[in-house]
Amino acid sequence: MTAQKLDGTATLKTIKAELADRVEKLKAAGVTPGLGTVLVGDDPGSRWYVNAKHKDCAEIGIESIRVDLPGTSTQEEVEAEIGRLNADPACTGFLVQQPTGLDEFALLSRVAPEKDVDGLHPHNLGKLVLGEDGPLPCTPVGCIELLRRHGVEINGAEVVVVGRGLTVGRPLGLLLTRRSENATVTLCHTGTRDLAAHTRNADIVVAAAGVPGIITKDMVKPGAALLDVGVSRVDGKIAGDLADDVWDVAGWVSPNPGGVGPMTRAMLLSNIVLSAEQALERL
Ligand SMILES: Nc1nc(=O)c2c([nH]1)NC[C@@H]1CN(c3ccc(C(=O)N[C@@H](CCC(=O)O)C(=O)O)cc3)C=[N+]21
Repeated sequence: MTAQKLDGTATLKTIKAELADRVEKLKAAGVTPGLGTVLVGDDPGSRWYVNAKHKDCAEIGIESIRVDLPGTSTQEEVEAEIGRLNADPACTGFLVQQPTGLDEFALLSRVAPEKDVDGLHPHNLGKLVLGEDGPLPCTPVGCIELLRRHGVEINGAEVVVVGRGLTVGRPLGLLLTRRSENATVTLCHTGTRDLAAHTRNADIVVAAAGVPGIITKDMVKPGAALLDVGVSRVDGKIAGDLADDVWDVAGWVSPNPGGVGPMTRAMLLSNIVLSAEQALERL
C-alpha cells in the first residue's frame, strides 16, 4: 500500500484563485489589501519565506510593503517600524518574520491586534482560548484546511500532535478541540514517555517536533493521515519529521516540502483578505 498525498502546493493554487475574486471585490469597494512584512537580518530561510509571501500577494492583487532591517537593529528600532505599520492605512495587515534574535513577545505585542495576520498576537491567542472570532495562526489552520479539502475526517478522530511549540503544536491543540473540529487530541512532547504508544493509536498524526525522521513506519496505524510540519536542515536540504518508509503504512501523507508550508502561505493570504474585509466594514 502506498499513501495518497495531501498536496499543499496544489491546494495553495486553488485557494489563491478563490481569494483573487475577493480581492477584486474589495478593490471595487475602495479597499486595497496591503501586506507589510518586517524582516530582521539576512537569514536565508527567513528571506525565502518573506519573498514567497510577497510573490503570493502580487499574484492575487494584494499590495506589498516590505521593511528589511539589518541584523544589527535594536529592539527599539524594530518596534518603531511596527509603530509605523500600525499607523499606515495602506498596510491592512502585517507580520514580523521570526526569528529576529530580539524579544519576540515584546515585538508581537506591539502589533495592532486587528492587523495581526499571523494570528500570533497575545490578544488573538487569548481569543482562540476563549473561543472568540479573530485571526487564527496560519500553520495550524493550514493543517486543518489541508485535511478538510482532501476529505480526511477530523470529527471524532484521535489526533496526536507531536510538539508543543507556540506557532504549531499549542494552538493546533486548541483548534482541533473546538466544537467545529471535535477531535480528541493528545499533545506529545519531549516529556512524553512512550511516543509510539500514542501515535499507533492515532487516526491523524501532526509531526511538528523538528526532529528528522522521528516518526517511523512501525509507529503508524494503517490508513492514518500523517502531516509533516517539521523543518530541519540536513546537508543543506529540508528534512521533515517523517521517515520515508511511512508511505507504506499510512493512508494519507502531507510531505515536507510540498505540504503544510504552502498551506501556511495560503492561510496568511486568507487572513490578509479577511482583515481587509473587516477594515471595509469599519469604514
Ligand atoms: N512571523 C512568522 N510567520 C510565519 O509564517 C513564519 C515565520 N514567522 N517564521 C518561519 C516559518 C516557516 N514558514 C514557512 C512558510 C512557507 C514554507 C513553504 O512554502 N515551503 C515550501 C518550499 C520549501 C523549500 O523548498 O525551501 C514547501 O514546503 O513546499 C515553509 C515554511 C513560515 N513561517
